[in-house]
Amino acid sequence: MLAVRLFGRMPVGTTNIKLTSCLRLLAGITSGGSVLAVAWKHCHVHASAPPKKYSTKIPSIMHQVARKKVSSDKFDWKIFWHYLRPQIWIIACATAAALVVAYLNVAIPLELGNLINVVSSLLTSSTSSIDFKQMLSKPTFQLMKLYIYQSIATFEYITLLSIAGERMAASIRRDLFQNILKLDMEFFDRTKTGEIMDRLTSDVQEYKSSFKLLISQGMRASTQIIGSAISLYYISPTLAALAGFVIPSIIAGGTLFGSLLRQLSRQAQAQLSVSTGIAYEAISNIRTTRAFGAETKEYELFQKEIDKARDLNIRLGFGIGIFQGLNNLVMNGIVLSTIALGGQYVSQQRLSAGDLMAFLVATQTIQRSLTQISLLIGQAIRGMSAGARIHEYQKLTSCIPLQEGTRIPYHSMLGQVQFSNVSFAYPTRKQQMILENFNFTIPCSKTVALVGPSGSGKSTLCSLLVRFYDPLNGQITIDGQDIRKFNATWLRSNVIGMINQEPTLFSTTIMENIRFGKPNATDAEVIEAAKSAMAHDFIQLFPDGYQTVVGERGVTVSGGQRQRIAIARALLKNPSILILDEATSALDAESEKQVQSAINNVAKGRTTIIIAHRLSTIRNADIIGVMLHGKLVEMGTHAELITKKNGVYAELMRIQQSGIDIL
Ligand SMILES: Nc1ncnc2c1ncn2[C@@H]1O[C@H](COP(=O)(O)OP(=O)(O)OP(=O)(O)O)[C@@H](O)[C@H]1O
Repeated sequence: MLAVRLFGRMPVGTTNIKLTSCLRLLAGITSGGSVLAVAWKHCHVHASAPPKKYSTKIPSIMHQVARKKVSSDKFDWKIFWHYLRPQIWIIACATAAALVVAYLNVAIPLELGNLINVVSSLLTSSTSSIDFKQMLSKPTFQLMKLYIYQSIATFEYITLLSIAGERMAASIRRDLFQNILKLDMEFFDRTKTGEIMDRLTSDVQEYKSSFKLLISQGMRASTQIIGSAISLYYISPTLAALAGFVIPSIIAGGTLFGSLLRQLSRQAQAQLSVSTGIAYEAISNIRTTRAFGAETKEYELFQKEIDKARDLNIRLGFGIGIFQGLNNLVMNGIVLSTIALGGQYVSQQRLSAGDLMAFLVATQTIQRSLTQISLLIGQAIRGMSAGARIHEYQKLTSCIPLQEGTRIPYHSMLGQVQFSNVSFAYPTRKQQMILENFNFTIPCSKTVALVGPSGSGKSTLCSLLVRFYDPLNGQITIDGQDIRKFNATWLRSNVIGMINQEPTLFSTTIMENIRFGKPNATDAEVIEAAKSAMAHDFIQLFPDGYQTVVGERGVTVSGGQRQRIAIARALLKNPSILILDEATSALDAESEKQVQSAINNVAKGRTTIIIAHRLSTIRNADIIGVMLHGKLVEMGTHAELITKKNGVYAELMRIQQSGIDIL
């Protein structure tokens, strides 16, 4: 209204008044609707997105190459439908609301045109101020109604889409995580952790965003294009034909330029990820960095990469600057040309001022919608590729099912283990046989130590016993029953307890870490297990006792303490078979002594397999098995084996006695 009054004071003719008022109104409308606004937003999103992974020094570039290889043709519509179906009504309502918004976006300019027509006709006629208000009130009220409907429908479709999208994303993440947890060890041997995390996080995010954008912006933009094109045609077929030629050409140019900028943005992002990867490695391995005095080297490495990222980002900013400048020029040029041409039509009474106004707004709507669609095509491809990557993991199945097979009352198990003619090669290295026709019997309730040079297959035996892998041939039995008959989860959580050389603790309290072995254990049971593992005394000395939080991967407790917590954790389930895989090899003499007494304590009365690197660990073993190249070459008690002066065991002892710890 203020703008119209201002025009009214200007000493120009009617036509001029109409044109200038249109221009003024448009100044507000065009400022937010440029091609660049969308392109810039897109670039910006890329440039500021958090780095995806850090697992290697050049992870992101390599990773992006790998990611591109997964094409959208593996997108599984059945899986998509599975997640879409529960949300279908919400999505239908959201779609309807988005279409209403699109319709209103087309209708509003026309109504705005009517209002301008009324205003301009009032300005040229001698109407009283009461009539003036009355004549204006109808189109104003009508327009207000449309604005209100538009905002309600906008709120509705955004909220509904967000509900549907988030529900779908949460279900996908939940199912994906569940499926990943069930997969065979082979999958984890083959796949980088960073890649798995990417599927769970950024791929689901991309998938969800694309889906939401396609429904909201895609539907809206296409409807707006059709609706606005019809409006243009009705307002002026000649001007419409001209716009139909000019606008798509400009959008095509803008899209090309935009894609160059996006490419640059991706490079800058990849470069930033490289530098972040360096920082991540240095910080996550700060002890190694510090121990080697490598701070300066890491800093220089980081600086070099960050400088490259800076240069790329400056180039990107330069490109965006040119783009924005050109874009403003072109867009304003279009407005100006339309007004110039339209103005002539208005002066020839072939077009009203309101129609010209409506025409300009509809043109802007088409521009914006076409730009959105050109970006959405890229987004759809990215979304489908992300979907294909997710579906790929969702369709993976495991050869060793977690929950099939029998469960028997585990306290009735004696724990006699037998390997009969077992042959095995790791799935990722099929050509290298680790075990061939391997035979070994471990009597129940005895402590058996496995020794042998590094790589002889000791840990592999344990991995087979807990069914991380199944043998290629032969069988492994517990109390005479093939372990493949048993429910794998039951076997691992009840029958066999395993403690690794470097056991992982979770960053929670000691109480919860021990309880991990038996989730329903009482506090008293946890404390009992800790006492048996000789962990109770040191835990009690901590100010927070069992409530002490051990930090990420248990870094706030010593190696020996970590081992004893892990032993308590394994012990809590009271397993019939206990496996200690080099449980003391990483410890100093004092810690080793403490852990060793804990082991001796817990080994009593159950089958215990100790993979040993130190003689002190195995002296008390009932049987010592000596492994060489995947074969059991000697077996007996310590006393028996040392009598074989030329045996492998004797050789290993000589190495040990010469000061090298590892047998
Ligand atoms: N996940 C795996 N995928 C492929 N090969 C593997 C895998 N784990 C181990 N190997 C290979 O299997 C062989 C036996 O390894 P294993 O860990 O059983 O030996 P080990 O006797 O326990 O050695 P160490 O005493 O050094 O721990 C080695 O050649 C090793 O490289």
